[in-house]
Amino acid sequence: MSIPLSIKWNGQQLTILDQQKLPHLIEYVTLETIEDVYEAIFSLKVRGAPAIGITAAYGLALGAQRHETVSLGAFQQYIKKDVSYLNASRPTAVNLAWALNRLQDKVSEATNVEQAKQLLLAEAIKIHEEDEASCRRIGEHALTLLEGRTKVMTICNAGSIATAKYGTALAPFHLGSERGRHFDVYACETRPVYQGARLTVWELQQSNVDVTLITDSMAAHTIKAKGIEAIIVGADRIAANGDTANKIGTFNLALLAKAFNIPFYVAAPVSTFDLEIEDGTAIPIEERNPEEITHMNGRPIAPLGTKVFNPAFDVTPSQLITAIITEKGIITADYQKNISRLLAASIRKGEKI
Ligand SMILES: CSC[C@@H](O)[C@@H](O)C(=O)COP(=O)(O)O
Repeated sequence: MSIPLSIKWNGQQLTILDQQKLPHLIEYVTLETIEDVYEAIFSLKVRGAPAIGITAAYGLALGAQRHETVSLGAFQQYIKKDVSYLNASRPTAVNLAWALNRLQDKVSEATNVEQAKQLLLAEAIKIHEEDEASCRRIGEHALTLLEGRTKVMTICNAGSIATAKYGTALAPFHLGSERGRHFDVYACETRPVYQGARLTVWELQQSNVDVTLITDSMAAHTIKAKGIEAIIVGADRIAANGDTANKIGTFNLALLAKAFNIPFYVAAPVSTFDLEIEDGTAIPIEERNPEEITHMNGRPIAPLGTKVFNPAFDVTPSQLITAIITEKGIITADYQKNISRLLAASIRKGEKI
């Protein structure tokens, strides 16, 4: 039993765990082209904000290898086009644009095309390695916040397979398991794509974490009946005022946490902050195929032609968030002030935000 990984780079090839096939099949697929990478992100073979960013970074670097020009100007134009192509694969997780921008900035440091190609790949690897270290630190911080609490609820999969390793919301459970600390995790199934049932339950089982599956509509009853002591979730984009977009159903859990007077934690690396967005109203929310709701295993469960609203994410207002756990430290209200303070301190140290 060990912590599963979803993205592997062996120096030449990018392989990802096909998360659409979990938990029945553990299958790694090789992504060779930028189109392969776009498709893998779009179809949720690879998903979760940090994992999308890392995979897109490798995708841009792989795509760059095939641009045959010696003109740096022409190469930069190709990269610009590739960046907007990959950016369109999914709209909500800002880690995608963040990673691609980081790579694009590298091209401007190059003096020739060959060097630019090398810099792109090196930056993708760096982002991958940094994310693992960030998630580990998030896990350490989360463990301190969860001191004395064992019964914790989560939604979606903000785990190892949604990142380079460890995850964000699930990091304290993996680290806890390594250290013999017991958690009793309640995973919401996370309709309509079932990241909770298919991915979180599987992932935590791989790590020997005690996990219990519930349907999303059982959350309130479970908090009461089982004495849930905290809720911890991941994030896809956090606005400057702390409003947080995460998997649909997260907002419900935040409201429940308030009603039951238990802490509601958001765990995310600083690459998930979008300071260009003042508050949650400006966060783009992905709407997905209606068949995710009207069909199950390809068979209709609603009358044909049923009108559907299928947002993949919701936005939790920062007033409902007890703390945001990052690799740089734990942020509490006043979020506006404390987020910009934390990020400004990192920028001053020369870190890439
Ligand atoms: C560490 S992953 C954080 C979030 O990306 C996660 O909670 C989430 O909402 C993922 O949604 P998904 O649609 O599966 O990509």
